[in-house]
Amino acid sequence: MMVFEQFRKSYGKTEILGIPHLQLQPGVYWLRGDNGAGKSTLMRSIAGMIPYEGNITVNEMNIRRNRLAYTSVVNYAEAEPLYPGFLTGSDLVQFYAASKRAPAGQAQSLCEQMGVHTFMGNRVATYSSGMTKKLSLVLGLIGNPQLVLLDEPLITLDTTSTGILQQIVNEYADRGVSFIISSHQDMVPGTRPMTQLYIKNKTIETA
Ligand SMILES: Nc1ncnc2c1ncn2[C@@H]1O[C@H](COP(=O)(O)OP(=O)(O)OP(=O)(O)O)[C@@H](O)[C@H]1O
Repeated sequence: MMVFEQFRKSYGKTEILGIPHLQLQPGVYWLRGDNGAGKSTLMRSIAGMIPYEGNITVNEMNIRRNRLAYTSVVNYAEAEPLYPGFLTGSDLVQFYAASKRAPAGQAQSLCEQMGVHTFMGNRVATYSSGMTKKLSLVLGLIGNPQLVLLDEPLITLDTTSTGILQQIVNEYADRGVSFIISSHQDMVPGTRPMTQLYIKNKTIETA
C-alpha cells in the first residue's frame, strides 16, 4: 500500500525523521511515539502538505508525479484543525465533497453519523473544540480515499462520538481503505486489530 524510499524530513538543519526503506501492507495502523517524536510531521509528509527528501508512494502514486490523483485518495484530518471562522461547516463540507468527488449522500450521512448536521449552518468561529474536531473528521472521511490519516482523532471527542468514529473506521477498512491513526489514548474495544507503528530514534519500528 505504501512505500518509503530514502525518506528524510528535516526542519532547518535538524533531522526529524529518516526512513531508508519501509513497505506497509494495506491495513489499519496505530502510530505511536513520544511527544515530539515526529508523528504529525510524518502524517503531514504523507499527506503532501510539507516538503521532504526521498519518496513516499501510495498505491503506486507519488505526490510529485501524480499530485491530483494522490491527493484525491489520501485524506488527512489534522490533530488541531483550524478553519477560517467566517465559513460554516456546510461551506466546508460542500467544498470537500465537490473537490473529492464524494458519492451522492455520503457527506450528509457522515455529518449525521458524527452529529455535525445540527450545527452545520453555523460559522466555524462559534464551534467548540469538540465540534471542530468532529467537522474535521467528517472532512477527512469524505470522498473515496484509499488511505486516511487521522492525527489524534480522539482528542476532545465525547465517548459516543469515539464509538461512532471507530465504527466508521471499521466500515471503511472492511471496504479496503487503509488508515494511519496516531493516538496517545487507547482505542476502545470494538476496533479491529491495528498494527502498531512506533516512531523511535527518528524512524518507524513495526511491532
Ligand atoms: N514547523 C516546524 N519547525 C521546526 N520544528 C518543528 C516544526 N514542526 C515540528 N517541529 C519539531 O519536529 C519534532 C516533531 O514534531 P511533531 O509535531 O511531528 O511530533 P509529534 O510526535 O506529533 O508530537 P506530539 O505527540 O507532541 O503531538 C519536534 O521536535 C518539533 O519541535
